[in-house]
Amino acid sequence: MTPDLRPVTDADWDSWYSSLERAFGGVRESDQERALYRDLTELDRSFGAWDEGAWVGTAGAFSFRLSVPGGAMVPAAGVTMVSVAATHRRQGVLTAMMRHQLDSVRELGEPLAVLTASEPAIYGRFGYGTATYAMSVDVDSSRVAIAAPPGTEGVRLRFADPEQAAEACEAVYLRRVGSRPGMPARSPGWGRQPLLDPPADREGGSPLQCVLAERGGETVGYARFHNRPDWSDTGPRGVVVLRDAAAGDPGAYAALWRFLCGIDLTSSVRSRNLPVDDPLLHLVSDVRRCSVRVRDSLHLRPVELGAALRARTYRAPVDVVLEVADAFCPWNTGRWRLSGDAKGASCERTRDAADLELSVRELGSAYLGGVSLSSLAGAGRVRELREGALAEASAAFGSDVAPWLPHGF
Ligand SMILES: CC(=O)SCCNC(=O)CCNC(=O)[C@H](O)C(C)(C)COP(=O)(O)OP(=O)(O)OC[C@H]1O[C@@H](n2cnc3c(N)ncnc32)[C@H](O)[C@@H]1OP(=O)(O)O
Repeated sequence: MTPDLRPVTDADWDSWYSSLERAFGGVRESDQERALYRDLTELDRSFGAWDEGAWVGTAGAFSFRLSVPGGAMVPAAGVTMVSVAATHRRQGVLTAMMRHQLDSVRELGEPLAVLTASEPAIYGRFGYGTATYAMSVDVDSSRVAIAAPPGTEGVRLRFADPEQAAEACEAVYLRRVGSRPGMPARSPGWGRQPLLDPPADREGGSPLQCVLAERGGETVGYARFHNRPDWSDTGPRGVVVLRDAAAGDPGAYAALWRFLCGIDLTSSVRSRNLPVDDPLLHLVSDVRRCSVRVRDSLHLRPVELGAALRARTYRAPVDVVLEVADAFCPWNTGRWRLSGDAKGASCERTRDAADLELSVRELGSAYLGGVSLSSLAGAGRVRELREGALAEASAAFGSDVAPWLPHGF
């Protein structure tokens, strides 16, 4: 099938979005969610496949800037709202939409495309590699103590209305963006996403609650969560379902976790999305009682390889020739010399002999510094052609802090 791809107009948005909802099972989102995503939808980047008077495919992108190693904010297409109607699956509709979309991203000059996948097996064929991971924890707060590093004592905590506190929380978030690769600089409107509070997302708990951490009158952190009361024959065993938390310093972060783990009538705190190196792992007295699990989160594709590799810095000096395969975006295929260090980098085409052989997907995985080229080589996905080149490149691509995507899109 050669799909008829069409742009989405203002008048189309509702039917287009409804067809997306149907592909995800047909449950209509709350009015609050629909209204927010209507506002956030960039119509000029939204399109779909059309067949006999109906949408049979949808896709769109947000114009993000993403934090990369070294702290630069790099333009990235945030690929979103991808679906194909169940009646039209496995006929090449997604492939046609990905072709159209990546060509458009290239025309716009964005070096990167990123997404979160409903199923990780879908996007590798289009050159996306898993670049960040999310850690889930279920902290047994009845058995785990939280340390109090210097600065914890001076923190004052207070409940605040999530809407009224949104601006103060957003300011804390924005101050953290450049410190961790993978975080998007939220453009106007995105600060409202953490306030979405449909009952279906509360895991049986309360409406969203917000606690601010303040020091000397200044907001230095926040936690937003639901409280799910529960009782057993032996007593209360409520669950705190953490939606998000952020703090500008260790004392404020510890104060927030001490609060979360100490809420009366609860015995556990659940979070579904923390960085894999979150300081919580070192604040708890017993990490085994945190039931840690890890899953893939952000998938990244270098769209313009040279521009992408030049946009970040490298933790150690590197000078390697990469032989890159890119079947879906062949303009990246070929040999590139990457030279860089902690101050900057160049990446240009070369005819010199290659040191490493890999595909664009491995470079997508390694790009934010959270997946090492050495571990990919261990799976046979990177081939070393010059002795020592793998260790050199792998060390250079690494990041001191684990990259992390703080929220879906
Ligand atoms: C960023 C996001 O928005 S993620 C959300 C993705 N959307 C969903 O999960 C909603 C439910 N699923 C769907 O809408 C569809 O099944 C899609 C979008 C995942 C796939 O659309 P299709 O039009 O069927 O894909 P298409 O026919 O182009 O398939 C291309 C290739 O991907 C493979 N593929 C497609 N879906 C999957 C999958 N879920 N798992 C593994 N492989 C898949 C196909 O087998 C095909 O492989 P081939 O080239 O080797 O033959």
